[in-house]
Amino acid sequence: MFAHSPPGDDLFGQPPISGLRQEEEFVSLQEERALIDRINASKLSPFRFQQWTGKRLTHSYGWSYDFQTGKFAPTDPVPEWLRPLRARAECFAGLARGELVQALLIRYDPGAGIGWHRDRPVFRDVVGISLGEAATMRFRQRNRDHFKRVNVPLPPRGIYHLSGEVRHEWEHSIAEMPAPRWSITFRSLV
Ligand SMILES: O=C(O)CCC(=O)C(=O)O
Ligand SMILES: [Fe+2]
Repeated sequence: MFAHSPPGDDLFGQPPISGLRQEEEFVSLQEERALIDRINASKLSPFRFQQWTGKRLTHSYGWSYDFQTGKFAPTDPVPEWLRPLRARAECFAGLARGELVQALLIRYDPGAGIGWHRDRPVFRDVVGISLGEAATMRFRQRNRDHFKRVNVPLPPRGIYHLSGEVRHEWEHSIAEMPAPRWSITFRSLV
């Protein structure tokens, strides 16, 4: 428990790590339901990396990064239903309209999570919206022989922005959850 920041600190006070910003209740309950339905109706496919097939299902718009081949390429444009949310996410993150060129839909079925990683270096800002089950985003940074660790709650309907230090100098992961969670992450390019 000691790795946790004091309750609310990350949401209302100084961010626990520089470059992390969050806001609660960014979307309403009704919007959350509608977004979940849209994600479920999308062409989701299991995340694959080498021999490994992840339990989480994803679909990208705008740009896609294929972890199998390392190929980064334009793909289907961000659909109409996601555009108003993207505009609000850009506003929240202090970005210009249209800067968040990638949208990644993820469904985490029970037992799914995401392992330690830093997002691909072709991307700059990462702005994520959480839907469904509450999650914990774990951050770690290697310091000589040990990791500094910080755990941050991701409440449903909240938004977070990773930029600067937390984006480039820390890794993050999400522990497996007992119930489904959906996320929409928008990214800008460097
Ligand atoms: O589900 C999330 O909020 C984060 C997903 C993530 O870290 C990623 O796709 O790189
Ligand atoms: Fe990530």
